[in-house]
Amino acid sequence: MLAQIQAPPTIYYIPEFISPEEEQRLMSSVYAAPKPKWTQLSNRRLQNWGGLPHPKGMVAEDIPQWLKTYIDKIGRLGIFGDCLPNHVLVNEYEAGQGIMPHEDGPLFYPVVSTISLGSHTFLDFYRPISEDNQDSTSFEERYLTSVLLQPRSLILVCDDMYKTYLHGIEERTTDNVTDKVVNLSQCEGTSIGETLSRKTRISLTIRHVSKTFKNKLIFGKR
Ligand SMILES: O=C(O)CCC(=O)C(=O)O
Ligand SMILES: [Fe+2]
Repeated sequence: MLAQIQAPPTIYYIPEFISPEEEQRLMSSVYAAPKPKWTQLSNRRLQNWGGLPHPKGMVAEDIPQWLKTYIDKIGRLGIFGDCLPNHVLVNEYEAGQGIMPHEDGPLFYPVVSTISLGSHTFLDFYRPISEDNQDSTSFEERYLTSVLLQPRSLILVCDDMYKTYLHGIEERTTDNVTDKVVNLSQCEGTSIGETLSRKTRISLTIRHVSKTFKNKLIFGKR
């Protein structure tokens, strides 16, 4: 049912997961959030919905209906085992902004689902530093592959691609389409040799935080 792409296990890419109208509505809802909902970082801003993930557990907060619709839609894909997503991280990147290569780590069930709005980007994957080859440490050497995330698409990163490999977004305003883009066959109208200009992109990263608390009281007493 889901088209898996040619990369280490397992990445699924679904173009046009939402309609242009849904994309507009979601972007309007993100920008309608009260200003204090935004956390400004040096190279992007973000909103947490569902609570703040923490190693001791997340104090679960209600998620608004405009996001719940998509949590349910993704939940129905059956990729989160017995769980359902309970957290949405909204990231906003202006053209030229990105996120350093990282792992999402053990706070989450090892599946991440991301809807892209407003612009494409390249999500780049890197090998971890291996125990037997400590020399090869630069990200350039460890670079593996890129996935072109088109607006309105959904990407699912599971298994080793979640647990072992790192992912990041380079701070660039344009992206050159090369044969390193593994999902080109699913990106209609895009071909090798093209240069794509980034605009402001919003991503909805939808995950399951394993450890949660119902309210602040219980959390506060620990
Ligand atoms: O914006 C994205 O698509 C990736 C975000 C990400 O990797 C994260 O927030 O952990
Ligand atoms: Fe991440």
